[in-house]
This record gives sequence, structure tokens and C-alpha cells, in this order.
Amino acid sequence: MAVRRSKKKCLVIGGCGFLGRHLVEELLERDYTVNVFDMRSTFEDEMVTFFIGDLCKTEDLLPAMENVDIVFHCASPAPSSDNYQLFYRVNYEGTKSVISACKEAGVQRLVLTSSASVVFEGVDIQNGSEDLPYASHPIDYYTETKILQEKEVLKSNCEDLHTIAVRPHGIFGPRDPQLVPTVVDMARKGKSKYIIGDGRNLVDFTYVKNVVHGHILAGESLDEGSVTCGKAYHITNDDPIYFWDFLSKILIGLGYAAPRYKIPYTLLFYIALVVQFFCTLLKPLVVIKLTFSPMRVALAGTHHYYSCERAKNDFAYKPLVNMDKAIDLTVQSYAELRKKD
Ligand SMILES: NC(=O)C1=CN([C@@H]2O[C@H](COP(=O)(O)OP(=O)(O)OC[C@H]3O[C@@H](n4cnc5c(N)ncnc54)[C@H](O)[C@@H]3O)[C@@H](O)[C@H]2O)C=CC1
Ligand SMILES: CC(C)=CCC[C@@H](C)[C@H]1CC[C@H]2C3=C(CC[C@]12C)[C@@]1(C)CCC(=O)C[C@@H]1CC3
Repeated sequence: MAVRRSKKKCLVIGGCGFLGRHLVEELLERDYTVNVFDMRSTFEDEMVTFFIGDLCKTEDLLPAMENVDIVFHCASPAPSSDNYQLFYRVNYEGTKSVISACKEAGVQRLVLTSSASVVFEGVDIQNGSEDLPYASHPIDYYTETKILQEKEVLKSNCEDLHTIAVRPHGIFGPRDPQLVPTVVDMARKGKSKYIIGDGRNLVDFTYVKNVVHGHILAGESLDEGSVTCGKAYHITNDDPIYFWDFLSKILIGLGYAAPRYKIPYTLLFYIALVVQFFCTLLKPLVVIKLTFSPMRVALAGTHHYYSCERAKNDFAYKPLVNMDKAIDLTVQSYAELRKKD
């Protein structure tokens, strides 16, 4: 008689990262058995089996996929890196390795963490649905390879491997290495006094626990014949907020002053483009990290918020934590970044 496993087993690729580790914690809460695959180790948990390797190598992935029901692929190089080769290798070629490893190991469900930015070209998007076309001029290399990656995952959906792409936007929460630390760094350097544009551009910032909830529901939905197979889904807080109100709440919560002085969006965007051009010319001699890259200026000065109706309809998604509570929990978790008197 075949032995029936009672618990579902999953693998989180990128499980030592910000989103990945929150996903691991919630999967354990919901009684899944969890494997983690990552190229680095950032925490220990006796309930988790860790595999260290490079996702671009199928042979590294295979041992981690043994008897796995659902693979969550949420690994990527940091978006702030400017290295096209790295993005292409990990996000595109690496994702193809993940797909072949899933097929070879007999995994039936694959959930990709994509990004809502795959449709963003630097111009306003208001309540955008998943039917928007992919950006024909993506705002950076990261986004360009997230598009390639998502296309590959969705087209590999077949009878044996059911795939889905979750598109979060602006993830924040405890242990995020990117958003809150960057904003605080800017404040400490006196660069957070300015508002780009009129300050009334609405944006999705999504609390990490809501993103995790969306991923788990997406994975659970991938039954044979489900409408969700081969599709992309926005996962948001379903509560767009003025970009500058969000930043102000984080800054004030941590004891810093809110941005006050308005700079015209178009002016700053073109300045950022020119500065980026000179930085590229100087790259062989010196590497300069721009605080106001054209990508950041575009993200800070335009509307970009998305509808999550499809996720609500197809797998009953609804955010678990509202915006005020999410900001509060996030601010409380960053005691070390609080302004010292
Ligand atoms: N942070 C955000 O606001 C958003 C993130 N996303 C996506 O969510 C996912 C997770 O992002 P975060 O948790 O913020 O990033 P993170 O940088 O905290 O985690 C990514 C993890 O991937 C691992 N990784 C990278 N290359 C690898 C390789 N070759 N082999 C094995 N592991 C590798 C890293 O070691 C890291 O632990 C990414 O796919 C990202 O594109 C999407 C939308 C917004
Ligand atoms: C210009 C300024 C005031 C920037 C400070 C905040 C930024 C560090 C974040 C604001 C929006 C964020 C964001 C991302 C990274 C961090 C921000 C630029 C992503 C690019 C991360 C990866 C994605 O897939 C899309 C995100 C969009 C929003």
C-alpha cells in the first residue's frame, strides 16, 4: 500500500531572503513541511531542511526537490544591482533550470514571485489589471529579466507542472533590507527633505505577510484544471497610498522629519538620466551608487497601483493586515534605525 504523506511538502527557493524567510515562517505555521534552497544561509530553524547552492544549476536543485509538492521560487539578485549579466543568468537562465528541475523531480506546482513592475514603463498606472501588456521599455535590467522570467514560467504550465506568477509591489515589513533602510539612510544624509512631483501620486506598498498569504493561496489553487494555472496575479494591500504619505509615516514613526520641499518630477527625471549617463561613462574608473536613479525617480513620482480583483475572484485573496497596522508593525521592528537624540 502506498504511504500517504499527510503534510504538504514545499521548497522555498530564496528562502533565506526577506520575503522567502517570511514565507517559510508562515508555511511552518500552516503545518507544511519546508525545505529551503538559497546560495547563502541567514538563519537556523530545526523544522527546516536547508540546501545551499546556485539555482542556475539543476544538479544543485534536485536534492532539495525530492518529494516536494509545491516549489515557491522567490530568489533574485537585488534590484539595486546594475549587473545585466547577473540578472540574465539568475532571473532568466536560472528560472529555466528551476523549471527543468521541477519537471525532472516530478514537482507538480510552481509559484513564481514575479513583480507588478513587469508592466511599468515609468508612466502612470492606475488600478492596472493583469491584462496590461508587458513593458516594451522596462525601467531597468531587473525588470527586463523579471519579464523574461515570468513569460518562461507561465508558458511552461502543462499537465504535469502547474505554474502561476504572483506579482507583488513594493514589499515592506520587518527585516526588509531595502525599502526602510534606504529611506532612513537618505534621511540621515539629509536627502529626504524633498518631494518628487506634487506628492499626490498613489502607489501600492504591500505588507510582507499579505504577500506571503497571496503566495500560499496561489500555490494551493493549482489543482488540475484550475483557472489559475498559467496565469499572473497582482497581490497588494488593496489600499493604494500616496507615495509621500507612506514615506512620511515611516520617517516620522522612526523619529525623522517628513519630506517637505517639492521638486518638479520631469526636471528631476531628466537630471537623473543625465547623471546616470555620466556615471555609466565613468564606470570603468569609479562605481557611483545613485540615490536618485531614473528608476527610483519614476517610482517615486508617478501613480503605480494595481487591481487585485483577479486574485480575490480566483483564489479568495484578501489582505490580512491593513496599512496602518502594517506600517506600525514595520516601524516597531526597526528599533535600530530610530533617530538617536
Ligand atoms: N522587495 C520588493 O519590493 C519586491 C520583490 N519582488 C520579488 O520578490 C522576490 C524576493 O525578493 P526579496 O525577498 O526582497 O529579495 P532578497 O534579496 O531579500 O532575497 C532573495 C534571495 O535570493 C537568493 N538568491 C539570489 N540569487 C541566487 C542564486 N543564484 N541561487 C540561490 N539563491 C539565490 C539570495 O541569496 C536571497 O536570499 C524576488 O524575486 C523579487 O524580484 C517583487 C516585487 C517587489
Ligand atoms: C526616491 C526615493 C525617495 C526612494 C526611496 C524609496 C525606495 C528605496 C523604494 C520606493 C519604491 C520601492 C520599490 C522597489 C525597491 C525600493 C523602492 C524603490 C522595487 C523596485 C523592488 C523590486 C520590485 O519588483 C518593484 C519594487 C517597486 C517599488
